[in-house]
Amino acid sequence: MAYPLLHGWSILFLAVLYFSHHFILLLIRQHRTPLRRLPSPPSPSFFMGNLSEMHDMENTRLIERWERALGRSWVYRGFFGGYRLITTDLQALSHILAHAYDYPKPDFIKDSMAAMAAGYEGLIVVEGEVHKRQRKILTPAFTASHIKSLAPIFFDVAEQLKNVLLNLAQPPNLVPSPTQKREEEVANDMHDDFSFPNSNSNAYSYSNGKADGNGVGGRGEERGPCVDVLSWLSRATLDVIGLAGFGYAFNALPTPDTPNASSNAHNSPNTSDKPSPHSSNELANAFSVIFTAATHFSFFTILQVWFPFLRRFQHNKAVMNQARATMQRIGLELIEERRCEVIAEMEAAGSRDGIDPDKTVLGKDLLSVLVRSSLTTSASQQMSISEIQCQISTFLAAGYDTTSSALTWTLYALATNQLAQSRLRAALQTIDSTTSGSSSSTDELYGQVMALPYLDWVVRESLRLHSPVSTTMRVCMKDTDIIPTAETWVGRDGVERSGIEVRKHDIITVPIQAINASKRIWGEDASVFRPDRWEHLPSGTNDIPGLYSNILTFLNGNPINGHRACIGYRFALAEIKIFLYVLLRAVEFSMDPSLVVEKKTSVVIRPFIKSEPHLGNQLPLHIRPVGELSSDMVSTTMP
Ligand code: HEM
Repeated sequence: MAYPLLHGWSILFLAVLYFSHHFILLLIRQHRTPLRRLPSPPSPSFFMGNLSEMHDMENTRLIERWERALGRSWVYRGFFGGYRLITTDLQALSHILAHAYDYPKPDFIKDSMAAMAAGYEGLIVVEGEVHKRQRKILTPAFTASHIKSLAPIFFDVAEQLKNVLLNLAQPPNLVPSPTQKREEEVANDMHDDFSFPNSNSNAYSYSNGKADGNGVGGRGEERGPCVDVLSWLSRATLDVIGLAGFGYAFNALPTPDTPNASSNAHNSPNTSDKPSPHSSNELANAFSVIFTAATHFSFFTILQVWFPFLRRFQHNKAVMNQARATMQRIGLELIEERRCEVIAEMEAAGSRDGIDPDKTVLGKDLLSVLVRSSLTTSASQQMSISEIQCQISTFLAAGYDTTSSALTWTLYALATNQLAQSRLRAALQTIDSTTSGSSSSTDELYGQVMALPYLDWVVRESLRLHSPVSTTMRVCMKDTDIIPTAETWVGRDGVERSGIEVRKHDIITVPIQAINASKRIWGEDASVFRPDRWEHLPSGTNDIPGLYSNILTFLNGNPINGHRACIGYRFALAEIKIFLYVLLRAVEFSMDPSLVVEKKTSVVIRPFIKSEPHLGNQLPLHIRPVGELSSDMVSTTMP
């Protein structure tokens, strides 16, 4: 009888031993790191270090204040007083980002990305030679010509969203009050099996014209009804990535002629040209379960960072396993369907490897590129089926949330800067939209939209000021390294240095948004949305090691050892520009100036209303069909 008791004590003893061993090693490593020589801000808590204040840094200009007080490189404290490097020194950042395989993402970030759907074989997680091979295989799906071939999908979904918004901009009696709608949503959420990924609310609209008691929607009838554009854009961008990436119709947006445009997505009919054999919401639902659980943050999440063993224990394991199984099954079905099509095409062409990806119809979407790689005879071009499955979930996760965040913030910037919005609309109206529907006319329209200078400035400025990913993390995996700095700095030991010494396992935060909006680099008005700045940029911006447009939004531009910048940036730019083109020509957006919008980080940056944190992420904008906004409604509010 004593045996089970003894067994229990042994397990407890082993657990204590494991945790103590890890904890002591951590404390020793932290105590020895050369990072301790760097200046640091006061740490409010031994256990949490500066992490709590960092959680809200997008709203408090924390990095800017720290840089002013401490110089361009400093350490903040993580869990149990751990040292973590932050640098705004552009030479140091160039070094770290260019040597991506020496400075990968820390394991706890990779684990959470893998859990968030990417799996351990997804491009965003793998390292070294595997990453190099996968990146080489996937790159053809993201060339300028391939993205151009996806334009009809971007235009179609944007049109669908435009119709939904125009439908919502109908007389007020069609629009439920916020309280009424919210109650319905809560009831629906409790009964539905589909909770929309990444949005705490389904689309709703506030009653216009009357103050509703929350300070929202009561700005007079002239502004038009108020809708949560974040929720609608999330649906639209999910539809885009499903169709453009994998030929999968999520049907998250209702069709233009759905009587009540704010109905839940799962009630809407299938609208794709090529109906999907799968239930439209099955994959969305599975994805939502996994994504939501992976972004769930708790005390246990903190412990998992330090004790890798605990990462095996998952919140809601059974539900997660079922969701994973659904994703795997649908992924396999999609792969199998496309495999048959690709094989038929190869047989018709009489070749296994000889199909020119730019010429084939099947070569134009991501899944075809992936499937062809599983069929090729060349080892360097091959991907296994499980790798392909991981890419499907990786691209779903990486491709829709980021773009919906970017579009939401762009509409916010334009709704709070009516002059820029009017100017952009006027520029967009110069484009001749009378396409005959032929592919050559869509190509021409695409070319005009992509080349429009003011649209380009607006998009650059929005991606600069509202980067959807505000920070990322890296860990040094070389035994030791000296990170060169453009500016010398004086350590806590009084010694002046021109490089930062780091050791294996030292963690680094890359402050993407802080660099994008640094007054030192961009000038005093760096935090203002001013598209005109792109006419003449300050020379210092040339030193920013960004892939695109002197900003760090898509990360690095000059890889020396590993290319980890965003592979989908052309996809995102095309989608954003086409959506703006379609939406702004038809709809005017404005915002209740009494509302204060703040940023919330949960993988990507999303807006919420400061006075309504209980309503979660949202961006309530007033919408009207173009031409109905009277001139006295035009303000020049700056964010
Ligand atoms: C505005 C939209 C987007 C932004 C701001 C963005 C930003 C980023 C950033 C910052 C990274 C680097 C993350 C890190 O290493 O820490 C990244 C990587 C990645 N992005 Fe994007 N992204 C966007 C859109 C997309 C789209 C549309 C796709 C796919 C269709 C995509 C696919 C990926 C993938 C697969 C990676 C991993 C690349 C690698 O590690 O080699 N992204 N993205």
